[in-house]
Amino acid sequence: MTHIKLQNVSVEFPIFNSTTRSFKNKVLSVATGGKIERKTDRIVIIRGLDNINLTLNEGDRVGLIGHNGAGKTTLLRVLSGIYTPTQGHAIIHGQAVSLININLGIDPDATGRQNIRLRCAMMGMTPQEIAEKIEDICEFTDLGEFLDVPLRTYSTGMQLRLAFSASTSIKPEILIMDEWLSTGDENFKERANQRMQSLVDSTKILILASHSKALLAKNCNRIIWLEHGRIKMDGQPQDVLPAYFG
Ligand SMILES: Nc1ncnc2c1ncn2[C@@H]1O[C@H](COP(=O)(O)OP(=O)(O)OP(=O)(O)O)[C@@H](O)[C@H]1O
Repeated sequence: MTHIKLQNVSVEFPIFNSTTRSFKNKVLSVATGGKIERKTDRIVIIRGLDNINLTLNEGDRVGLIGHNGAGKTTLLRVLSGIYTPTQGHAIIHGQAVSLININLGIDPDATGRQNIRLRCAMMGMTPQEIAEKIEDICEFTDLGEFLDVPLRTYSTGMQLRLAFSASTSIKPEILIMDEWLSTGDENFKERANQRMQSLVDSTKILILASHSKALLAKNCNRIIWLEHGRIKMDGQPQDVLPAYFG
């Protein structure tokens, strides 16, 4: 059964050689940012996440909200396995795929087709799965003969089409996203949106960080509001969204 359990999870970033004495007070006086503690004269700790306890089950479509620096990206990275908590435990049962950085692992000297293979392998697909899907992915990009030339010859939009098509070709049990992925010219954007929606609808657990109320209201059945690395509110969209957005 797909599920996620975070127990007393904290993520700390030590900053060495910090010399600004008033740093802590300055930052804590605003809504943005994680918690800041001065450890010694020279070391300051920024707590991106501060003692998070959280259980996510199948069917949870979670929207993550919070001001800049509240800890959303840090939490997405813990859930993707990119960060290990500096305290506490993160138990993740299920295949998690993150669409946080879809360009990760892209090689400008490799062809489009080779890059699709690379990206798929990075997401955990087996060679057989890649062989089964590659033609569909190539077709979705609509890049034609460009698929057989090096990626460095692509325009930015063409690179994004390729990264998008490969990254959305897997149907994971846990889908982790930072805002909605949208790319390309009008025709591609329309197809891309449909593909994203079908991915989001088919995943067992969705975690979507966003600053868009409409997007969260449309796709989520649970909203978690982070502030200074802690959970300020966790509940139904109709309760949490108005409290946050006002
Ligand atoms: N690599 C890092 N080194 C030091 N501090 C970091 C690092 N990454 C994040 N932080 C700190 O952790 C806190 C949480 O940052 P995070 O990126 O998770 O916020 P966020 O909610 O995603 O913000 P935004 O909406 O601006 O993307 C911030 O105070 C930030 O300064």
